[in-house]
Formats: sequence, C-alpha cells, structure tokens
Amino acid sequence: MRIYEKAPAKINLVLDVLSKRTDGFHEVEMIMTMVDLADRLEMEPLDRDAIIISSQAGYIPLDEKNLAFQAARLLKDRYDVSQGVYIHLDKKIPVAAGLAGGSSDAAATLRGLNRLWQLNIPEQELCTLGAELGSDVPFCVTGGTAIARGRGEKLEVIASPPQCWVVLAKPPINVSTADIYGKFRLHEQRERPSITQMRQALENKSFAQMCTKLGNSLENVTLQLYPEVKQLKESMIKLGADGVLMSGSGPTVFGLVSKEAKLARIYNGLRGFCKEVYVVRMLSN
Ligand SMILES: C[C@](O)(CO)[C@H](O)COP(=O)(O)OP(=O)(O)OC[C@H]1O[C@@H](n2ccc(N)nc2=O)[C@H](O)[C@@H]1O
Ligand SMILES: Nc1ncnc2c1ncn2[C@@H]1O[C@H](COP(=O)(O)OP(=O)(O)OP(=O)(O)O)[C@@H](O)[C@H]1O
Repeated sequence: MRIYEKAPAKINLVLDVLSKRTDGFHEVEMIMTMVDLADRLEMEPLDRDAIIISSQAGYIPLDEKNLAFQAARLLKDRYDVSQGVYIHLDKKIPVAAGLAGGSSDAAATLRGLNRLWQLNIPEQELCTLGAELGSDVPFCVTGGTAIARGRGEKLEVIASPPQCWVVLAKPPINVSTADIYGKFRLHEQRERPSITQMRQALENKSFAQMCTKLGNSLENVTLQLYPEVKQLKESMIKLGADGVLMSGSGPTVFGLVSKEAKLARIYNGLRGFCKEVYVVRMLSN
C-alpha cells in the first residue's frame, strides 16, 4: 500500500509575543492559517525496520535531522511499530522561510503513518506528539485557521479568512527562528497586534478589516537585521498589495490581494529582485 499526504504552508496573520519563559521559549498568541502551497508526501511500508527519506530537493537533510524522519521515529518508538517506512518528500514550500515547511512535513508524516500503520491515534494525541517535534507542528496537524497559544501548541479553531490571493516572496537569506526570538525585547515594542480584532475581522469575513489588523511582533527584529526584508515589504505595498506582513520569524513576506487583476503587476515587480515568488490562494476550512 502506498499513501499520500499534503503538507501545506502556514502564514501567521497575527503573532503577538507575551513573555519570555524559563524554558527558553516565549509565550505567544498567534492566528495561523494555511495557504495552498504544499509539499506532497508519499509513504510506503518497508520490509525491514528502517526509516528512509528521499526528496527531489537537494538542500534538506535526509537523515535523522529531517523532521519527517523524526516524526516517523517518534511514532515507531511510542507505538512499538516494527515495520519500516519509505517516505518521499516532494518539496514545494521554500525551506527556512517562516512558512513551517519542515513542521508541516512532520505533521503530514504523523497523519499519514497513523493511517498506514492503522494506529487509530486521535488527532489531539497526534498534536501532543507533534509538540515534541516543534512549536508549529500541532497547528500543522490540524490545519485550518486557529489561535495558537502557549508556545504554539494550545489550539482554538476559529473562523477562516475570506477568500483572497496570497503573494509570497522569500528573499535569498537564511533566518534562524531561535536568533530572532532571542533578539526580541518585549519593552521595545511600540504597538502590540490584536488577536481579538483579527478574530473579529475573520468572523465578519471582512477582507479590508483583515488587512488592517495584520501584525507580527517579530517583524521589527528581522527587518532591522535584514534590510532586504524591509525593502521587500515596502515594494509589495508600493506594487499594490492590500495587506502586507512578514510570516513567522521570516524572511518570507506575504501580501494579501483581493483582485486578480492586480496580481501580474505585483508578481512581475517582485520577480525583478526576488527569485522565489509564489501566487497562491488562502485555504479556507
Ligand atoms: C515563528 C513561528 O514559526 C511562528 O509560527 C513559531 O513560533 C516557531 O515555531 P518552530 O519553528 O516550530 O519553533 P521550534 O522549532 O519549536 O523552536 C525553535 C526556537 O525558537 C524559539 N521559540 C520558538 C517558539 C516559541 N514559542 N518561543 C521561542 O522562543 C526557541 O528559541 C526555540 O529553540
Ligand atoms: N522536511 C523538511 N523540510 C524542510 N526543512 C527541513 C525538513 N526537515 C528538517 N529541515 C531543516 O529545518 C530547518 C528549517 O526549515 P523549515 O522549512 O521548517 O523552516 P521554517 O519554514 O522557517 O519553519 P518555521 O516557520 O516553523 O520556523 C532547515 O534548516 C532544514 O534544513
């Protein structure tokens, strides 16, 4: 038997950092949603007890550093699975982009192997397991649109965003999430983004309100360290995107666009200085 799972990318419509915790993580409140840019995973049982990862992408680890490998190993260990698995990752999500590509692969592996090995693990338990692999993994297990609290693992499902286009642009730089959180200073924040107001915008299905309520507390840290991200954000605004924000810890910047007629200008304008530009749809639940 061979099974397939889609692993979509996420964007943070709001990311509010509340405090620094004693365990090295930060207490956050985020509104996350999925977009239809996705990796595709193919999983097949192996006769021998091994986890084999392959990918067409030459730039990700294929050993135990791969989050899909870690997810498979976690399930094997916890549920005493002796069967091995071959997992092929067809990568479409840019790597280390702030789009949770690795986390979504891990989540898709948990969902997929739960089916392949007929483990019948409830979704809530898959989320708990996922939290051991990374803060974004529980959300990637459930997908949809949610408020994520704690370090990202406490999820509350909320209304999905109104349909729109999402333009994603990733400058060719690597940003470390740990580094950005490490450089974040709570008292230096000028304005806090509002979870409540964004939630309201989504409930109202108001595209205009959603665009004005976008906010990410980590954005200033990344923008100060990497002027090219700031420039990218300014360009997207100038080219006519209705709402623009950096996703996660960056460096990907996303633009929300309601009218299809605007897309070509924005895409072509960005492609002038940024190789990785994608036009996708918001995924509604
Ligand atoms: C930036 C976001 O992607 C937004 O969705 C997440 O908050 C980060 O999620 P992630 O990449 O899955 O993060 P993890 O792999 O769990 O953590 C990487 C590092 O980021 C920092 N980190 C992460 C999450 C969090 N709530 N507080 C933190 O301070 C920690 O230094 C941690 O060692
Ligand atoms: N399946 C995978 N796909 C992509 N990267 C992976 C994978 N497994 C491990 N990695 C490693 O994880 C690191 C982060 O990649 P990823 O694409 O998950 O970052 P990200 O989009 O910034 O994640 P987040 O938004 O959760 O912070 C990379 O350095 C990469 O080598």
